[in-house]
Amino acid sequence: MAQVPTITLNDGRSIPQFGIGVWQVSTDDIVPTVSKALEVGYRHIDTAQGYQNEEGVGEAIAASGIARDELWVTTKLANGKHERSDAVAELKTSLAKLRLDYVDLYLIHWPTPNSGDYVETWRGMQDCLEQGLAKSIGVSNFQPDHLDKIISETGTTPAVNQIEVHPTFANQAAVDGSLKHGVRVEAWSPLGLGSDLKSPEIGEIAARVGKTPAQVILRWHLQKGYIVFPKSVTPARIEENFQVFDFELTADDLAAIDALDEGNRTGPNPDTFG
Ligand SMILES: NC(=O)C1=CN([C@@H]2O[C@H](COP(=O)(O)OP(=O)(O)OC[C@H]3O[C@@H](n4cnc5c(N)ncnc54)[C@H](OP(=O)(O)O)[C@@H]3O)[C@@H](O)[C@H]2O)C=CC1
Ligand SMILES: O=C(O)C(=O)[C@@H](O)[C@H](O)C(=O)CO
Repeated sequence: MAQVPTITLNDGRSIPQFGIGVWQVSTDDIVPTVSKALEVGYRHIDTAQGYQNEEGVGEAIAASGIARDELWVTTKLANGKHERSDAVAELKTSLAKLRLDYVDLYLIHWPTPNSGDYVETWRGMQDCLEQGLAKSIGVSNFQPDHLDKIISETGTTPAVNQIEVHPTFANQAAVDGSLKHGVRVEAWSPLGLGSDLKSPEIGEIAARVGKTPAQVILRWHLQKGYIVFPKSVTPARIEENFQVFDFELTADDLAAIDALDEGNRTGPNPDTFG
């Protein structure tokens, strides 16, 4: 089985750099999808309260028989649950669905800066950490000023910031605003929801290195140091996406893919969402 690289986070914990994301995986598909991924060798699963599939993730994990300490499970606190006391309460609900005693990583899903106080939410995440319900805590969709604010007001730095990043959307300001604090970047929609696979430049690199466009894009993420978890419900693609640890892109290939950035944000803007 391929060896997935790990990254040491700023809290000292080691996260598998590669996993599977399960946004938009339906109730019918979630157990077979996670089971297939675990069979292939994935050990990192990215879900959220909002994906409404935590029960299926828990069912697949329980059925796998894989030891808890070999798995990395991330879930996220829903928007609209941003009071400090919500974090522990909502995480307990997620843990029951996941059939787990703790998650490896708990994230504030969106800052929702216009409808709540994300600094108080962040204090609630610290409560989850202190109670042992989450081993690491982080944020998602935080812009540089959101990150600066929670760090300066609480003194606690998130382990990761999960943000939209793919070849046609470098999201460089948010990447730089995270890395300057030692916050690792998790790249969501790493394939641009599939749209970046059509790029002729990526197709050319794929043909030359004997890999698929998806594998080339995922390799670009890995070599840029991003933590990445493509979603697929298609068994052959779940296998294909995992075959990315046996080749390297050159510096020129990386630069050519970097040059595809055209500000193509596919999801909501964190400054105005929620
Ligand atoms: N924090 C946040 O706000 C967000 C977090 N995320 C996280 O990031 C994860 C990944 O992002 P996501 O938005 O799902 O999108 P991705 O960029 O991972 O793209 C998923 C799409 O690509 C297709 N696909 C996957 N692999 C291949 C392949 N090898 N060849 C061709 N097509 C392929 C899938 O099809 P099919 O399934 O039919 O095979 C699906 O349509 C999410 O599942 C979630 O965990 C995502 C969005 C926001
Ligand atoms: O998938 C997630 O984690 C999300 O937050 C998305 O549902 C997001 O709201 C979105 O629309 C991304 O395109």
